[in-house]
Amino acid sequence: MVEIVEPNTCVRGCCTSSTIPLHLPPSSYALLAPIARGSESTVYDARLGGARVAVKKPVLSTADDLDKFHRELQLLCKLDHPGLAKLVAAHARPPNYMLFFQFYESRNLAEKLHVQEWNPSIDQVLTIACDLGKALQYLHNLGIVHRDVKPANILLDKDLRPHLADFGLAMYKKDLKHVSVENWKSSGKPTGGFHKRNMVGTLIYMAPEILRKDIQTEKSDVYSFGISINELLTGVVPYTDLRAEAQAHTVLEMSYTEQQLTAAVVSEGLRPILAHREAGAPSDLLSLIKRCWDPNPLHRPSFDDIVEELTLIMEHVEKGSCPPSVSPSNQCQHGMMDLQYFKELNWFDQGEQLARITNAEKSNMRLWVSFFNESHYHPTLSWGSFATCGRRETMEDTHFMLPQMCNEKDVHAFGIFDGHRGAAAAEFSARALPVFLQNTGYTCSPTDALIEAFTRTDEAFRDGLVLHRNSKRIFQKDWHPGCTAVTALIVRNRLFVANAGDCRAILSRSGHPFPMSKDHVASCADERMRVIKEGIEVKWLVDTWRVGPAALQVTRSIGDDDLKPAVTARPEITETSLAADDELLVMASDGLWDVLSNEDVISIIKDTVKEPAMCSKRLATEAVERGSKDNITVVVVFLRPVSTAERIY
Ligand SMILES: Nc1ncnc2c1ncn2[C@@H]1O[C@H](COP(=O)(O)OP(=O)(O)OP(=O)(O)O)[C@@H](O)[C@H]1O
Ligand SMILES: [Mn+2]
Ligand SMILES: [Mn+2]
Repeated sequence: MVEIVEPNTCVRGCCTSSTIPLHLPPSSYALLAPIARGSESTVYDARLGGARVAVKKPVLSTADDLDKFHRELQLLCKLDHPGLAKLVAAHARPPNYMLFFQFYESRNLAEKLHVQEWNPSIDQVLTIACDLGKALQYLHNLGIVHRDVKPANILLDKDLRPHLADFGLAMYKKDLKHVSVENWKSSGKPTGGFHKRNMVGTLIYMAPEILRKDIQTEKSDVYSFGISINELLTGVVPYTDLRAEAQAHTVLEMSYTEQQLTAAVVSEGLRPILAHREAGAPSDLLSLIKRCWDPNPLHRPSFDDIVEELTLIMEHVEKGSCPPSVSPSNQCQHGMMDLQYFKELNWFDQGEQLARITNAEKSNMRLWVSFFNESHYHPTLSWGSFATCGRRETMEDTHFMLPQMCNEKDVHAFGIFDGHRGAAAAEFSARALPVFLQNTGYTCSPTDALIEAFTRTDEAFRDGLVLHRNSKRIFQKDWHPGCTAVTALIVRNRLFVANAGDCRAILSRSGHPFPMSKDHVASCADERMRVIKEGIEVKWLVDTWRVGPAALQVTRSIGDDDLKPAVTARPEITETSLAADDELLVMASDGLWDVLSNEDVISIIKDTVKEPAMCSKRLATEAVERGSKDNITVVVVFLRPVSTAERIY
């Protein structure tokens, strides 16, 4: 565009380049109108040798500002990537200091979203995310951290491809440890007065470790990337439900002071509202965003992982979009619709499919009843359940109730599953385990059938994971979902409870709690020893004993591929004969038992209307009120006839 005149350096000689002219004759360029007044510079629409460019002219009021200009220029001279705003020239000699960039026609992403109210298709979102991811991957591989990733610094060209701009805060990772946040803020960030208004707007992209004034790493860029991509998907300014920027910022400023927002993000884990699945966002993209804004920088993926995952997601969206067989009325109107055909893995269905009923047609066979003689005592059952997400964002508990299983009037089964590291294992097990139980029930004793049902469910689930990982329907690395499980089986007057993990079942016998299971947690010495003996480390972490690198608290579970065989799915079985003094059975996930003792549970039911679903709900509600932070699932089974009018035994 413009000739390079040697020596091609800045006035100090610290910036050099073989391709970018670093000083320009005044006649070669013309600044036209200012297009943006940033906090630290003015950006002009300009011409350079006839071409349209954007000129960034920094405000230079101190020696520090000058140092900063030279640092930014040095860095820019080294960068060359299609996802980064391209420096085409600079003038780095007094009295003029200017950076000349290629001009990007379609404004920055913040304006595009909040001024033009642009609605990108999922394809466009994925393309931008992927291009941006690659640009950041390039920077991180050079050891550079951007430190100011946000939609206002993402420029769009005429094809709406993104170009990351504004290296005003970028630094080499190796120099980061020496920067305190105090320096960081004064290195050009607005701190008060006129700029106060923009401060919260900048805070919303900052990772908790920065807000906490802790060490920052390249993973802080990952956090900002996650917040920005979610903003792109939802179209709303983070922490508001508003699209238009001016309005949104007023709301933001009114809802939060700088301190309040900082405290909420750091201590309460506040995050923007995640984009909706219904809006067509693939769940894998949502889960990626959530991992990007994980409070722990170590749990956030690297840009190598992010780019790999985004590429796979894009391939799936492409493959899944608009198969020729769909009827014209279902044809996609615009990109957002494409994802109706993006088939998600449904783990409930997977459980059903992988545990097919094998003996269904053998109608002459009976489930277990032949194991037991007609007894003189017959429990009379009524049952109900209640499940709540509680204070958690997602529900990872599931349960099943199969009274009069296979039309046997004296055979009943109930189960609760409490998922961790995702809901997949719990969803799978709720469908698969009852089928395996039934399949083995025709030939094995209740105890053996329960053990088989647990271990086969576990194997089928882990096989399923491997299968889907190989066929690339799952691309999350190191994802090992699991669940704890408790199942009660009643055959005539015999009660069997199988348990693996920290769900719990108790009987109310003569008005007192009678435990039917033992919690399998690492704080139990026997369990801890067993796990260690089978080769998995158990460590005291923060407040309790935890298993393996995953830091699980439970020592038995379905799934948890990475901790097998030590964290076994083999249940412990407790059995008893029911008699007239057995009033009821309560089963629940640990969200209930965390805050209520066995005695509490029995006494709460004693003064609740004797209706099992209402008792379940009352228990869960009480647990939430007492501060349980977990998902809570409760199943209550009355074992004697009760009238709902009966309030006290
Ligand atoms: N190459 C370009 N083409 C088109 N517009 C640009 C270009 N570079 C910058 N802009 C516009 O100018 C704005 C400010 O640019 P930049 O972020 O580099 O400046 P800044 O002073 O560091 O701003 P900040 O307040 O974010 O620190 C951008 O958001 C964009 O709207
Ligand atoms: Mn900027
Ligand atoms: Mn800046």
